[in-house]
Amino acid sequence: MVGATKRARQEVSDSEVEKVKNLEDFRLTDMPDAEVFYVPRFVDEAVAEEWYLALLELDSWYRPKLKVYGREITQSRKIAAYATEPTITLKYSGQLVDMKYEYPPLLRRIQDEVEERLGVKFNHVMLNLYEDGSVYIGNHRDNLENRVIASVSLGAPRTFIMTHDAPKHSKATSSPPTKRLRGSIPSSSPTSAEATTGSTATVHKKRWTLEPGSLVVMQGDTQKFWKHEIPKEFKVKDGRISLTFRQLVF
Ligand SMILES: O=C(O)CCC(=O)C(=O)O
Ligand SMILES: [Fe+2]
Repeated sequence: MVGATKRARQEVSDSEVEKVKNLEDFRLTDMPDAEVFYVPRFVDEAVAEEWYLALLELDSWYRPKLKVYGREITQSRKIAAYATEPTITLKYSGQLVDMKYEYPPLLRRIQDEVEERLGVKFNHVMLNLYEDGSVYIGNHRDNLENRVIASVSLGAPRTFIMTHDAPKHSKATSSPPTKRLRGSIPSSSPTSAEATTGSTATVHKKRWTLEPGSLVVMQGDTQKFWKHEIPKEFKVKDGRISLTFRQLVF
């Protein structure tokens, strides 16, 4: 029906979303003003490979057109987008996303598994395809409507960088960005905090490898205070797919 679409709200409070509560063991505790969790082996490598190859075959992949300084350019990263209700629409860089409403069976199964294991429901998934290391996503924060994002990585390992970058005038609700944290993460941790010096450090940049089969959850105020990116890595010759499950609130 024409006009029967709804747009996700940009400002969403914590009480309006279902947060992930069962990943405390995987929390990256040295990131102030963030609730970020990293599960290196959310699914095993063979399953990740099987999902990767199957999702490559989706017919919904496309390269969105973006307006940059008034010029239209085509993004190198392909995306595919699905929503659970036909009324959900979304803009991405100012352009309406080509949203599909019929989940392919495998994608529905993956979402069911993610929902079951995290104990929350999602109504949208955006897939990203990085065909090789020349394809990247620049430093950005997701819209503030994204209070819970769960992303599953498949295919080639890629570096993920998160940078503390609070918008001006915003106040941290939990710990202030200047808080000094004692110690750092254990050396066995797969992640590294770049600003770590001596026994205390202000962690403002975190860099780690997203392994195939891994899961990242960013929730709460993370988008308000941190940006994230997947930089170019020309040595990476293989492709990677990320599935970013989101809760859109209307
Ligand atoms: O590919 C990823 O893991 C990150 C994707 C991302 O940041 C996004 O879709 O907003
Ligand atoms: Fe993002």
